Amino acid sequence: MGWTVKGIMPPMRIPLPPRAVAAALTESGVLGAPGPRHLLVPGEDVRLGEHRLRIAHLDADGLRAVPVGRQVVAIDVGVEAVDGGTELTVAVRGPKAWAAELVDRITQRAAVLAEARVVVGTAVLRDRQVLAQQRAYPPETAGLWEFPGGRVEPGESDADAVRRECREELGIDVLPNGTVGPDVVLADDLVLRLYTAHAPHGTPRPHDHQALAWLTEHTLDSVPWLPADRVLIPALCTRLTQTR
Ligand SMILES: Nc1nc2c([nH]c(=O)n2[C@H]2C[C@H](O)[C@@H](COP(=O)(O)OP(=O)(O)OP(=O)(O)O)O2)c(=O)[nH]1
Repeated sequence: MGWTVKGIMPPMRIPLPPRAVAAALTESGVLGAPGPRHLLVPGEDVRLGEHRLRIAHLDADGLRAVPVGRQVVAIDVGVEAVDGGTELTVAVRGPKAWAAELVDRITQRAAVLAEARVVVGTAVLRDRQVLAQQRAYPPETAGLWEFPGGRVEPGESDADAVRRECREELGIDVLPNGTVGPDVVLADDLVLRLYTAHAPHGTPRPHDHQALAWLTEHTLDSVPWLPADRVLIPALCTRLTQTR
């Protein structure tokens, strides 16, 4: 097998939104992992044939996968917003063809994801805590935790969907003020986008959910999250540590 000591592709500009490019990086298939697609979770390992890598970083600015044990393979993908699209930087240590194949898979998947519908999630922040809610249905996901939110309706902005869903689900008015992490793929044509928001007034009450909990950076990992949310927990944890 041919190996590159380090295959660094020259940075390239692609006419696709950085959010779609980062979303493509949340799926194992884009790295070339065989078998059914699954989501890449920071801190967890992914198998690429006989190689095993740990996801060291996965955020809106790219992905870093580092060697596990005696493995020598590594992948580093940078995603940066530029006029008219994205600047993509790819560096790999591994079989020679990897870098070019990786670029092809990222651009093909990102082109599809650029058209995806969006589910907004809302990380309501208060006193260095974030609000989570426990699903009551359907049976497959009952008991798992998620963020207030839902599908953005046609013609609606993300921010309007965040405000509407928080009023419907929690009975509170929120002020969305940023995003956390990459868009996470939920289905071929659907992504989860997590917003942060403040809720200066009111007490949230669960309307369709079993329970609500305010979680801190220390307890964020203590509840069983929906699979897509697990991708975002490390980025949210970092955000909580930075919030005053
Ligand atoms: N609101 C919300 N939905 C999430 C999160 N994580 C995650 O995978 N999802 C999924 C669950 C749902 O399949 C979908 C949200 O769609 P929806 O607004 O129509 O919610 P729903 O509970 O009625 O689900 P569905 O009947 O449409 O499947 O996104 C999250 O943190 N918040």
